[in-house]
Amino acid sequence: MLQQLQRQHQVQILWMVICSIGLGIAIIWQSYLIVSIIEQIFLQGKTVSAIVNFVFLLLAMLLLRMLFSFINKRNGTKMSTSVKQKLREDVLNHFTNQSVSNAAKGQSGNKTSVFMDTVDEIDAYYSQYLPQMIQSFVVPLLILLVIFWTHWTTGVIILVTAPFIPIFMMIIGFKTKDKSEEQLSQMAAFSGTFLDILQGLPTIRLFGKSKQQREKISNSSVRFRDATMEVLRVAFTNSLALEFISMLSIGLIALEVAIRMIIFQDISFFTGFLMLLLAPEFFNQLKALGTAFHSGRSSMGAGNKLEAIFDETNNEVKWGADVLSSIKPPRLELRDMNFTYADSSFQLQSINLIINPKEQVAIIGSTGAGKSTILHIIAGLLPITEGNYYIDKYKQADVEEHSWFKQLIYISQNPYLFSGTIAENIALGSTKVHDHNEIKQAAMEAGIWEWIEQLPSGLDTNIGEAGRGLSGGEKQRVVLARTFLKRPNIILFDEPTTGLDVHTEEVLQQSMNKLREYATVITVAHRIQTIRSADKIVLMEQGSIRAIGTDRELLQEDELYQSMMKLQQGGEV
Ligand SMILES: Nc1ncnc2c1ncn2[C@@H]1O[C@H](COP(=O)(O)OP(=O)(O)OP(=O)(O)O)[C@@H](O)[C@H]1O
Repeated sequence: MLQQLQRQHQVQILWMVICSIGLGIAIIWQSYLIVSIIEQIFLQGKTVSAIVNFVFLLLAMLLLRMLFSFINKRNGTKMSTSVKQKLREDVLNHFTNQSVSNAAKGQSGNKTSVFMDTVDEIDAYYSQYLPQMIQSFVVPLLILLVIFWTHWTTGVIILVTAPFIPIFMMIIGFKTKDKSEEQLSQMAAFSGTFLDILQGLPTIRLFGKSKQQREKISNSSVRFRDATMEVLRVAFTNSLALEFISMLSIGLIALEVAIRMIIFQDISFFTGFLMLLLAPEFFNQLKALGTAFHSGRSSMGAGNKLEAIFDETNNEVKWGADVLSSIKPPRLELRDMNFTYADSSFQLQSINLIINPKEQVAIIGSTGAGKSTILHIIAGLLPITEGNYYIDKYKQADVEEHSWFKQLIYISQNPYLFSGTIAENIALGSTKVHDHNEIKQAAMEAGIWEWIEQLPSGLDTNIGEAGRGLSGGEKQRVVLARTFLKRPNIILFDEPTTGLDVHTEEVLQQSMNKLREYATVITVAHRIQTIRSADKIVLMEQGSIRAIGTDRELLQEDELYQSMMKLQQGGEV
């Protein structure tokens, strides 16, 4: 995957090659000038003024060396920034396109860790590994050419000893990749456990499980620490071995040069000294590659992890290009529809259901009958497995997503409120910009204006993440205000199963009555009034529709309905 992304940045790579050639030439010139200056001053006894040109040239070479290194690094950083941005967009799209059933799976902390840490781990591949790879290929090659040209025996020693470095790097590299994959998994597991426990803190306290959870966090953090230490251990062994090999090679070269200069006296001081300066430069590049290689392998581990995430089937709902009219609510029809969850034996079977514009539909049935599942399918949050779902004359998969969600609101049993002001939360569902007066009007219609007025900052009162600090009834009423502001054509409502207080119940009822005037309302109903007043009652049983009709029809025709009504007379279903 990393190589694929790399191919999209050919220009930067070309620049890296050009800079590396420049860098190689600067390094060779630098060594040549240092040797020349020393030879002229110490062996030929020239004055400083005679070599001043050489000194300036040497400074220029040093500057050029720095410049080329800088450009190489900057190119790498630029490339890594753009790749990380693209990957984060892809990860975000992947997570946001998941169907509700997939989105609910896995830990939020784990996902955050993938989004932040795993993508960050990719950085080193482009900012260090790739520029260094190119540099460590081009520069040593140029140096080796000069060495062979000047004194071939040093070249032969290098050719014999240098291959040990890449061989060793490869052995270490494979180990690093596995270890870093392990480290990332541990980090993700640690983040996941931590956030999970944090979110469920009240439940944990209530059940007196604080100590066990503390141990769970501690164990998870110890596993992460151990995995990190393993990666570091491999990294340190790596640098030690590289240092050792290059030291040994340079030692051999120095020995050979010394023997040739002192005993055989068949090479000049200039040649010998140049070899002693160029050989370390050669090995420095390979050593730098060793460190970059280690980081690169870690990035590859992260790349594999991301690839595995992208390969996960998203089971997402597909949308098309047909734009729905929003003038009146669309007619909805499920025709011979089947649905299966990927990892559950539960199935919705042969569902045939027509919902006409502005119809009031109540979906009822025992726990686990499939009421919420069918509501999610109608909402376009779960993809149907077989059959068809028509929205007006269009198949759902051909409808343009925005034009559908624009006219829909889904009030779940436990609505999510975001961190922000009450006004922001009320305006959330709407596509238009609303002023405070419109928001106030919606809040009045939802029956929460009195409650908002007595808050310290009114509509501008901040409410916490996940709507912390609000009761269930208050949250539902904020969402009702959202509905009044948005004026959707279709309202999907998962009626609360828990008893609300009399006042909230009344407000909810009045608000729903107002909303019914202009919208189709499909309710997973538990309250007897909602069921009785519905135009169409859909009675579900074990994933199938058992009966459809009005209260009067079902009372006459369906035994289950009769017994349910008898049992719950005046109460909840
Ligand atoms: N995301 C999911 N993945 C797998 N199975 C699921 C998922 N959501 C629900 N189910 C299963 O599908 C079945 C129907 O669930 P559903 O929530 O639709 O029932 P329900 O009639 O709304 O129940 P209740 O009245 O208790 O809310 C259940 O057996 C449930 O375990």
